Order: sequence, then C-alpha cells, then structure tokens
Amino acid sequence: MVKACREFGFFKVTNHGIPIDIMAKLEEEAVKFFSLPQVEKEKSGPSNPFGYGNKRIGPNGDVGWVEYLLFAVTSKSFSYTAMPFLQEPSASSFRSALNEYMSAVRKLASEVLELMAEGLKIEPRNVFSKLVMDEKSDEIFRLNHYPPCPLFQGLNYSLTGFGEHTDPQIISVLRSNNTQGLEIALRDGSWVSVPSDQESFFINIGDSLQVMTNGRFKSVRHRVLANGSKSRVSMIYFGGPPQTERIAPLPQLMGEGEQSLYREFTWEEYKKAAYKSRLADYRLGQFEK
Ligand SMILES: C=C1C[C@]23C[C@@]1(O)CC[C@H]2[C@@]12CC[C@H](O)[C@@](C)(C(=O)O1)[C@H]2[C@@H]3C(=O)O
Ligand SMILES: O=C(O)CCC(=O)C(=O)O
Ligand SMILES: [Fe+2]
Repeated sequence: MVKACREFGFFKVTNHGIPIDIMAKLEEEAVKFFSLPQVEKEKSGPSNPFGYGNKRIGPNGDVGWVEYLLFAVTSKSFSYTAMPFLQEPSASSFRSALNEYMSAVRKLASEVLELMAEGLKIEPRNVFSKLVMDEKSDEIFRLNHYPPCPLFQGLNYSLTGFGEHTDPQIISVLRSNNTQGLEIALRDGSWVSVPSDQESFFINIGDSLQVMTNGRFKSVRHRVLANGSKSRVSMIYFGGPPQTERIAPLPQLMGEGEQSLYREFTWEEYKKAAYKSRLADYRLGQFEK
C-alpha cells in the first residue's frame, strides 16, 4: 500500500467486507434521482457548492459532461439544506442508503489510513484516521452521473466528463458502476485508464496527505472521460480534517535535518484557496516553500 501511495497516490481495495448491497442500494437511488425530469432535479440546484449541479463544476468556469449531487456532511450527518426533495418523508429510502453507505465508507477510510500509518512505521496508528473520524472533520460526499453523450452514440469517441485535478482533502474513496472512464496520471504524465470494478473501492491520496507526508505520498491527478454508449454513476467520499487543523508534515516522519516542503497553513485556508482555483490548477504550488 505504501509503495502504491508513493508511486501512484492511488490503489484499489478488494475484500473490504462491505456488502455489495449497500453500494447497489445507493446506486439505485442515485439512478432514480438522475432519471427525474430536468426541472425536478434543478429544484436542488444550482450547486453553490452543495446541491444539484449540471455540467458546471466549481465556481470558476470549469465544465464537464456530468451531473451531480454534492452533499455537505457536518458533524457526521448529511445536510440536506440545498436539496429539498431529500427532506421529504418519501425520500427516506434515499436518506437511509446515504447514511448506511457513508458509515461503511468512513470506516473503510479510517482503516486504510491506519494501515498507511502502520506501513510508514509511525505512531500513533490513528495519526491520520483521527482527523477524518474527528467530530468536526470536514467531509463531503458526491454522486456523479455521466450520461451517454447522444452526439457520440455508436462512435468510439469520448469527451471530458470531469476534468483532470487532484482532490484537496486527505483521502477520497470512490466506487462506480461497471462503466469505465476514470483515468489516473502516472508520474511521467501519461494517462492510464482504470478498469471499472463495481465491487471494489478506489482510494485517492489527496493534497493534504501529500503535505502531511512531506511529499512521500503523492496526491493523484485523475479525470473522467464520458462516452456515447454507457452511463457512469460514481459515489465519492472525501475525508478532510477539521477546518482549524494545521496541515503540515508529521514530525515523527521527518528524517534528520529534513525540511518541510510547504509553508504552514490550515485546512480552512487551503480549502478557500482551492475554491478560488480552476479544477486543473496545481493548487499546492502556492503553499510550497
Ligand atoms: C473547480 C473546483 C471544483 C472543486 C472546487 C474547485 O474550485 C477546485 C477543487 C474541486 C474539487 C475536486 C474534488 C472534489 O470533487 C471537490 C468537491 C473538492 O473538494 O474539490 C471539488 C470541488 C467542487 O466540485 O466544488
Ligand atoms: O466520478 C468519478 O469517477 C470521479 C470524480 C472525481 O474525481 C471527483 O468528483 O473529484
Ligand atoms: Fe476527484
């Protein structure tokens, strides 16, 4: 795992013990929502940043062939302020699918982060996981839908669904249906397509974990291509630390005389800077020494 985090910032988790039923239930609810008439979906939009978004990603002009629901999670509970339909009694099955999935995936993120600490031979074992498990941790959840692009129907073409970027948080846990499209960039800048696997989870190292490991772990650049034939549905958990948390290399990891590659900042500062940036920007650049 440590080797994958150093080399790619990305790996797949199998045999995780999370019943496929939990993923399937949430996928079913997501598909039901994205199949609603456009006017219905738009009652939960435009996303700012939370709620229903269509083609526009973030506040700075990025676009992609994607529609999505972006959820705020405060004190470990979903906030449905931006999504009136989810406050209705009729949405109870959607809400329980979200809660069940979120609890399972948060636990998985925490276990994976503990294995990373163990692999790096640092103590305490929960040095990373305690940040996402903290009552005040800053978590986000996202359901993405990449519909087949009608212009490309029957053709072997693809278009940008979600443009290249790194995730700003500590860790992201991604699960998709059986439609490919996710690509990751290798260290030499080449793009590799990730075969879809609806029973597994994919882990992305985020910018904050790159900083906490003083660049040992790499936050992975990734993107999604949409196509003309199959729709892709993905669900992503983004585990961030509490707003006030200082993001800096862990002293117990630093070698003798090793200097931090980054100047000091809090998660709140980094998030603010991220939301001022374009998707593809190298956001850590302005925090490098
Ligand atoms: C263009 C943007 C969308 C984004 C906020 C940002 O200004 C830059 C980071 C983007 C990203 C990527 C990972 C997650 O999908 C996300 C929710 C996040 O925290 O950072 C998105 C943001 C978004 O879609 O609002
Ligand atoms: O939808 C996907 O498969 C990945 C999307 C993504 O990278 C993101 O939402 O940050
Ligand atoms: Fe991402």
